[in-house]
Amino acid sequence: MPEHQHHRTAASRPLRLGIAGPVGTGKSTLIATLCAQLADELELAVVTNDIYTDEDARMLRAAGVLPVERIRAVETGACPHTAIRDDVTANLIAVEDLEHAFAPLDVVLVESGGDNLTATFSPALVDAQIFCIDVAGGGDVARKGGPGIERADLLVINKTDLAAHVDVDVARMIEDAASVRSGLPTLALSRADQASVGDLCKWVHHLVAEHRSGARTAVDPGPMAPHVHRHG
Ligand SMILES: Nc1nc2c(ncn2[C@@H]2O[C@H](COP(=O)(O)OP(=O)(O)OP(=O)(O)O)[C@@H](O)[C@H]2O)c(=O)[nH]1
Repeated sequence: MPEHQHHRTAASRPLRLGIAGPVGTGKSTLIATLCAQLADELELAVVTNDIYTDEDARMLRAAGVLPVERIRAVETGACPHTAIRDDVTANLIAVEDLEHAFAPLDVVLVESGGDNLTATFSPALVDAQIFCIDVAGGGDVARKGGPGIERADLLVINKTDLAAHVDVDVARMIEDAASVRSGLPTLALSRADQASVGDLCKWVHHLVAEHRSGARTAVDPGPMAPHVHRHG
């Protein structure tokens, strides 16, 4: 698919929201948090992607944040980007099954398997995407760029409660992100910081409203872009 191809989304179906990012940055926890906060306000369902297991789906079911049948696992059997970008068939089937079984849904959340910094969702699968990094991955991750960091609809810098323990300056990470994101939003998040969770929920509500109005256009963050690292 050509880089940065734009797709008009169909408002007649639920918003499909992808969450990608490196291994262990808190994608499942972010989804559990969103479900816990929003399940009374929005009709939700979740598709998880794991390479060999259904562990993330089991974790979410155990968290009790949604009826278990609203959480489906796709076992990708290959690198996560294969199933969220190259051939999205298995994920699309899971999303459409949920949309059919629990109609009318408001949002289907799709969690990518943990990958490196380069994996992003195809706009053929999701209408919008969050890219999730965390402070524990190092304070310089945000300025390293890449398609998710630079062009995801929302960049989450997660686990800010750990920043002091890993010597990371969150404000600096946000500035670094802003310098590569051309005005797109960045959110410093921690499950322990209710205000940040509230901001995340507000962003999702805004996105749902935009999707319903038909005003939203899915933007492909594109494959790994040529980029430079700033030093010193
Ligand atoms: N301190 C802290 N830990 C968090 C936060 N969010 C998630 N974690 C922890 O980070 C670890 C990884 O979280 P997950 O939600 O499983 O991360 P993931 O990105 O889904 O992991 P994979 O699916 O393996 O890629 C777990 O031990 C979580 O409890 C947070 O806001 N603060």
